[in-house]
Amino acid sequence: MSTLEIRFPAQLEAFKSSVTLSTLGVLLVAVLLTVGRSAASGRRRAWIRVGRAPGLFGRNKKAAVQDFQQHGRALVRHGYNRHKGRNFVVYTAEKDQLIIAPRFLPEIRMLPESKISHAQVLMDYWVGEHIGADVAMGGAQHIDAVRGPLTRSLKTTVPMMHREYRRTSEFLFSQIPKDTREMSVYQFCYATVSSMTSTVFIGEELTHAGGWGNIVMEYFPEAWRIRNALKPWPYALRPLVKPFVVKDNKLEAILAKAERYLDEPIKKRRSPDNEDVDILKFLAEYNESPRKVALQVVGIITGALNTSTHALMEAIYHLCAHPEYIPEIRAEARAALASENMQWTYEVSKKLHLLDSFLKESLRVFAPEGQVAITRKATSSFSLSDGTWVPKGTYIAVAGEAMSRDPEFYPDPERFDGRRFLGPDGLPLSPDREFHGIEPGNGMWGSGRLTCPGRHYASALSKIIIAGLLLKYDISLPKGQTLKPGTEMDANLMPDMTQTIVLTEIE
Ligand code: HEM
Repeated sequence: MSTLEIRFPAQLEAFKSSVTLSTLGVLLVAVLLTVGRSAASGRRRAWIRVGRAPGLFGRNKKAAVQDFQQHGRALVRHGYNRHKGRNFVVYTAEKDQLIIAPRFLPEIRMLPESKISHAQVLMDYWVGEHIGADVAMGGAQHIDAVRGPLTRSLKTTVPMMHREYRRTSEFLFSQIPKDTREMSVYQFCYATVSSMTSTVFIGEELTHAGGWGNIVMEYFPEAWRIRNALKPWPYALRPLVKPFVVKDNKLEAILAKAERYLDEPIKKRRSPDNEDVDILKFLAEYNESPRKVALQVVGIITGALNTSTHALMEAIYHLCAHPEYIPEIRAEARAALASENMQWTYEVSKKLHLLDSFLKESLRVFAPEGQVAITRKATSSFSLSDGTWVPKGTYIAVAGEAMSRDPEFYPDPERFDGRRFLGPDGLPLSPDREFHGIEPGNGMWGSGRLTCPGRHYASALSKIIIAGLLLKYDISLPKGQTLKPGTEMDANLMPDMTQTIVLTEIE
């Protein structure tokens, strides 16, 4: 008999057996969990991997991240072409991303929030709780505002957008140095999109009152700075480290300024006899706090601004690379304007078919959502029809850029063809071949339930800006310059922000 057994009194014996039993219980649960987890990871292992794996406990994570940062576009393209029609996983700048083949898109496009979420991807990516995104996205009023009133009212707002374009562009053109005639493409696109979008969101009077443009301009860089400082930290530690890693945080001051700016106008729009017709009125009527309304307005304008500015910059670069389109796009705009008594109406935008196709081709070739588009997070586990197991928490996407270069969707895909989406009669081949349309292979506006609601607005806006520029000037790159490629950032692509163009007034 061992000394241990002699020493145990009766109660301790009972305790010992209960300890043994609970230990066994814990062990059993652990075994079951391990078996369950390894079964799940077995299923996960069944995924085809492209590029480096982060390894057990993330020991190869750094190399995997570097690999993606340096070769991300090529990696995803390679995976898409090599495993055509199959799903594969790639380690992106921070996580495993399951890239699903286009044939599975119909299976996920309408899944509800309880299955897949885009909002959660944005919250994760943007450390949303620290930049006000949690408040702005608590409810879908801002998305409804874009999908509903903004899109529906284009007939009435297009003349106002055009007025605002004239106002902003005339100012910018007056600043161009007489000797070089050079203008920054980024500044031109940013300033026109910003003022035109502000006008439809908060009205002409408020946009021109002074100070609003600065609020919009200050929000994004500060939110991005905070995001970059906090992103490397685990979720739970972010509130603790924030005062130390985010020096001189100006976000609260910017948001307070936005709130003060919109406070009275919100009250005014809530009064029963108010006749304003802007988006602020639509948002004000939900009776949310002025802070939330301010965040929604600033958030949507910021989102609309970045996407549209980048798409327009690329369109201008493509015009410089393919100047043969300029006279035809100009002639089309002149004819459309003449048919509407030289007034820029919504009907004018609808008649610009060549410009429409050119803009769409430019967006296809640019593929701003670079490697991955239509990003989602699985909010519960499910399987795709080929048996691919998608556990809860999986990040899902499609290979946006690879799809846009797939000859199955776009014949001769490497060729820039400004008329790609037009038939021999010069009209769009089909409604989904219009700029705002989503034809098979197009991931640039997203997919399904969460498709970009701003694409009709983006179409009207882009046409006013590009046609407006070409009706006044011939454009070209400064002598001896060639276009520089864009910059890859995480999974996205940014156009070259430094390029200027030379403006030559047309007779
Ligand atoms: C060329 C310009 C634009 C591009 C390429 C673009 C692209 C996109 C993409 C890819 C998405 C995600 C869709 C998905 O994942 O399924 C999206 C969402 C969204 N876009 Fe745009 N967008 C543009 C302009 C705009 C504009 C001008 C506005 C507003 C006026 C806007 C408002 C939104 C909103 C509110 C969402 C979120 C939709 C939701 O979560 O349900 N976008 N956009």
